[in-house]
Amino acid sequence: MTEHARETMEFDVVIVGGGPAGLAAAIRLRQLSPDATVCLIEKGSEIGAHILSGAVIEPRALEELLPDWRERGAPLNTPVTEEAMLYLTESRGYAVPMLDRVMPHMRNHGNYIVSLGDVCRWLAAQAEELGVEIYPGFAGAEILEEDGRVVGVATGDMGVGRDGQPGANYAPGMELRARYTLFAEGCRGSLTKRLMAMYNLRKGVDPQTYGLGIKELWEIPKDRHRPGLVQHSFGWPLDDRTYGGAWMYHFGENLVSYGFVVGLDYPNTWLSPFDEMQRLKLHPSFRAYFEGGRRIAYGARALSEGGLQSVPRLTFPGGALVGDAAGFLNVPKIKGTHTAMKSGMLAAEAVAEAMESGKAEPASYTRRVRQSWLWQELRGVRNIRPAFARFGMKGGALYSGIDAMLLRGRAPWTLHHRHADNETLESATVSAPIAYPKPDGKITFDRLSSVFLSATNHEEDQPVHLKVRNPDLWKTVNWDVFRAPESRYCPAAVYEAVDTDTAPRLQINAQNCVHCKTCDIKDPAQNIDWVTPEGAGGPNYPGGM
Ligand SMILES: Cc1cc2nc3c(=O)[nH]c(=O)nc-3n(C[C@H](O)[C@H](O)[C@H](O)COP(=O)(O)OP(=O)(O)OC[C@H]3O[C@@H](n4cnc5c(N)ncnc54)[C@H](O)[C@@H]3O)c2cc1C
Ligand code: SF4
Repeated sequence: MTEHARETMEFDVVIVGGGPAGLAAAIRLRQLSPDATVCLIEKGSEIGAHILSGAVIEPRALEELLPDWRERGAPLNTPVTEEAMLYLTESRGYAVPMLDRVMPHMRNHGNYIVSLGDVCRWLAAQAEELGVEIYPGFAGAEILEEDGRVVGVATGDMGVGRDGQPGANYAPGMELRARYTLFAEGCRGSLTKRLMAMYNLRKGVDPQTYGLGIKELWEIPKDRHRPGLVQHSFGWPLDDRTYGGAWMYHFGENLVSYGFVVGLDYPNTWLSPFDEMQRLKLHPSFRAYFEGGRRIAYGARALSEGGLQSVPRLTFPGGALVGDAAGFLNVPKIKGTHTAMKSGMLAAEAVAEAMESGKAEPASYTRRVRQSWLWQELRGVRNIRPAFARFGMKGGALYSGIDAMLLRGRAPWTLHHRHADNETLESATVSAPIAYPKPDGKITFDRLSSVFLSATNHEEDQPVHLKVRNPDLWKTVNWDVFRAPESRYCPAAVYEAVDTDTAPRLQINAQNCVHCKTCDIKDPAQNIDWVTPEGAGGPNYPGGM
């Protein structure tokens, strides 16, 4: 395909990813440097199409970015009014007393229950009003580098057939060249992963650890809807060695955001995060809300859980990492929107300064982050997630209570993440099998009917975007040792082990992929590489999601 020359566009700043981090960076840049040309690309068919979040958000960063957000009609319409944290046994739920004191990070007073997709659509409108050029449907597929400096990205080619050859509708990707490029791809960004290797950005920091969040949007009967209610739970159905829990947020017109997060350092190869999420809906503390309700949408996305210890070097010549791409999520709070936005704003400030002084690397970003409330916030909770990995769920909960009430986040030690998530799986013979109930089609569902509700769509005639580097390794590691864990952790039925009685092989239904990135993270041999499919492919999460 080299005979097709790529067109080039030049900007001062290119931003890859239209989530809260990228959009906040774009807005701040134009606020600071109204003459700077700023371009933002998004792989989803529109801004918000790939955004998946709980989402209870803290408005702190938004207040700083656009203090008149209320007058501008930001879609933050349901303030949190009630909250509960439940510890679940198989048949009962016990409310954690003195939540404010035992788990102060779970305090949601002053926060809002939103659709983060809708918030991003609104942020995009603000950015466009300020002159940011936004191109949805374009995936950043290649990093452009010259003389050791990132000089932009190239978008992916369109119209390439499954065989890798240009088809009738072939259009080469575009080179978007820039003085500075900000990578705001969210958790486990595909270009971010390459940048980490190119500039050795992870040197000296802990491995990043992740969770997988699976979400459903429900419309429930009016008499059971409690607008402003935020309910979290931990305990059943996960065992003590598996980090995770559920959320349920009531907002809007009889809408409920329900979801479940499982730490991807789970050891049991038979565990299926999707089925855990389904069966929890049958628990007495949740079930009544769903009865008579209607499931509207479904999706899944990984989240970064490593916290402060896992934050990589943030800058390199020609650019920086922002938001979840850098791992700024506050895990005990399960919130990363405000920190993503803040990091985008700080990166924008550093880029504006570098543009003025002509420096190649916006290095002051690191200092700005370290001097900001974002760093202080992550510092205060840095030991909580590793404590769960080290002491189990009950021990971790106890540690986190002590950390909050006695140490107040100021422990003189730092607990570390010892393993990457792909290293923690135990073999099929050691792991205890788990029997999941069959879906009832009313409250619980199977994977395929769920993926249907994510409105996922990929052009079928294109190269598979899930690259299995060494197919033999799949057989000897994934099948022989772990019995195809990808067929259980993938929430979208992309991976199937077929011909298992004769010559087991992996079938990949790539068109189902909801871009959660779990396979890229959890594959035991790190043999699966998630790369961007054609732009606009993937889920199309609706408004409200
Ligand atoms: C299940 C779940 C529940 C959560 N709940 C909450 C919550 O209640 N409150 C809260 O504050 N936070 C929550 N979070 C975290 C929050 O959603 C993230 O911290 C936040 O969205 C991070 O913003 P971001 O802009 O860095 O990344 P993202 O929101 O992930 O946005 C990245 C964007 O970049 C695009 N992109 C990626 N790669 C490319 C590419 N190569 N080319 C073009 N575009 C690309 C993606 O399509 C996406 O639109 C939750 C996260 C999950 C997964
Ligand atoms: S194929 Fe990978 S990225 Fe896609 S939905 Fe499945 S686990 Fe997620």
